[in-house]
Amino acid sequence: MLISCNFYIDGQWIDPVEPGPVHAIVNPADEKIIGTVLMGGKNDAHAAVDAARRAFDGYSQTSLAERRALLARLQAVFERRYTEMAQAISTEMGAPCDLAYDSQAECGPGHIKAALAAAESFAFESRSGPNGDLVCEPIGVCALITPWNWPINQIMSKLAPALLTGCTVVLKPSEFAPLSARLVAEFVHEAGYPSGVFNMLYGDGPVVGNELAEHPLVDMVSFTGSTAAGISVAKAAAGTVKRVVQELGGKSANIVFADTDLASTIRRGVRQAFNNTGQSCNAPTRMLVERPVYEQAIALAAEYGAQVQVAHPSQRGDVIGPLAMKRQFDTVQRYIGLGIQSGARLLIGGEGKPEGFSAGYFVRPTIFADVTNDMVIAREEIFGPVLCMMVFDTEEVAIRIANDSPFGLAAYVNTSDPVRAQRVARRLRAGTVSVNGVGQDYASPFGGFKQSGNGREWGRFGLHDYIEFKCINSDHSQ
Ligand SMILES: NC(=O)c1ccc[n+]([C@@H]2O[C@H](COP(=O)([O-])OP(=O)(O)OC[C@H]3O[C@@H](n4cnc5c(N)ncnc54)[C@H](O)[C@@H]3O)[C@@H](O)[C@H]2O)c1
Repeated sequence: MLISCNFYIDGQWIDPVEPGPVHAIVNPADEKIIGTVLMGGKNDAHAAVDAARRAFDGYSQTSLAERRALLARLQAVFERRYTEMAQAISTEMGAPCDLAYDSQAECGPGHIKAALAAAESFAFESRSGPNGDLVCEPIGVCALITPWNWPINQIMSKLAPALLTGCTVVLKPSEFAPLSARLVAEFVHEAGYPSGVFNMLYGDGPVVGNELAEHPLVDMVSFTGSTAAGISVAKAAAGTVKRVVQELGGKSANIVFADTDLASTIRRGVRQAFNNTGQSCNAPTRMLVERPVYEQAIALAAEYGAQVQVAHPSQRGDVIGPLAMKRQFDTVQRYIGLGIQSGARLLIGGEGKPEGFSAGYFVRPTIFADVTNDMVIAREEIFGPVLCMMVFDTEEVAIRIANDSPFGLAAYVNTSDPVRAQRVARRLRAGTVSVNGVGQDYASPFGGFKQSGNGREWGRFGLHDYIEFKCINSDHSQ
């Protein structure tokens, strides 16, 4: 039976009042249609915003303790229905089942717990000066616009702090990840949130997303997606002077100094670039290697890259699945072709599908060596398993190449010299820097410099997005 996804507005499951084109849900592993998404229009966006607006007066006045209890209930529902969520993510965007279970779905409880922990020590009320009382108030109605690549990471890193601070929400998820978003709506309903606090509708970006960004009754937009769409959202929002938080694309550098443990560093770098089939905004897609170990690094990368197994998402273990959709498959093919034309040295992979795959959006994990930073494949976000390797001679040059990008989301540094690691990390224009493979925890800020965005989500940093600071000045001497 085909799945049908409709809207959750004002506590009810409803069909669009202004139906747009029906979007087919295609399983990226076999290209079969498994369901449909009903897409809305401007009037559906208005209905969702109106519901959120009506709910705001009451919900914003609830106590922090009440909101914490509700969010804890949402966590409990999520944990009880966790397997359903992992399966939905794997089906809609092709993440291998272990990745979907261990990492993708795990972001849900992960962000809820981080928001709850942050609220314990967050100063919602404090003194700002001799006469000033500083109070943190919910900003209002928030439009959350999210992509498909880590769908629950993006939804829950926004939704948990929004609900905790007393905001009401309209979620417009990507139509390419409708199943996980539908489950979020079911979880919120089951947790017992008052009607209108959370609303969800599907629709394309230029119509529904744009309407939410422009809407005068929306107080804030939190957007995650491509840089081009983020710019459109900011322009649409400018007329109403609402707050816009942008979490956008990346082309992150992974600097490999000659003194590192080369085998493990290269293995990790290749694996991270290919993780989630290369569809991660912070993937280390530009690997910069110091000249004395460059040829050795290339040989290791080719060896490890060839061992990466492409498989159907139902296969257990450390494998990579298909790309999420045909559009992404075509884009990646185009970039691989551009890489070959530009004269980069193709180490493994290339155009076409891997052997044994006729259906599904599977691609060949691809590594280019001798890439220069002016090549298109080094400058633009490909969003597939395509790694670019380049050589550098000095620390200064490595930093210059790493920073020579319109993006600044993440960076990676590998060296056995801790002083150099810190020195280089502090000069990289990126929102997060990983030293020798150390990963990020949910309490730490995630976001970008430059055209990778202007926000910092996760933990206590995420709470700030949804808060207005109000200063109440009165005579404190009496
Ligand atoms: N920085 C981060 O935290 C982060 C995390 C994940 C993904 N991303 C980025 O997201 C991109 C991949 O996701 P995608 O293909 O879904 O991105 P996308 O920009 O095509 O779409 C993202 C969302 O924005 C909506 N949208 C598109 N155009 C819009 C417009 N003009 N107005 C309003 N809404 C609009 C889409 O419908 C979707 O819901 C990559 O660039 C990736 O780097 C960034």
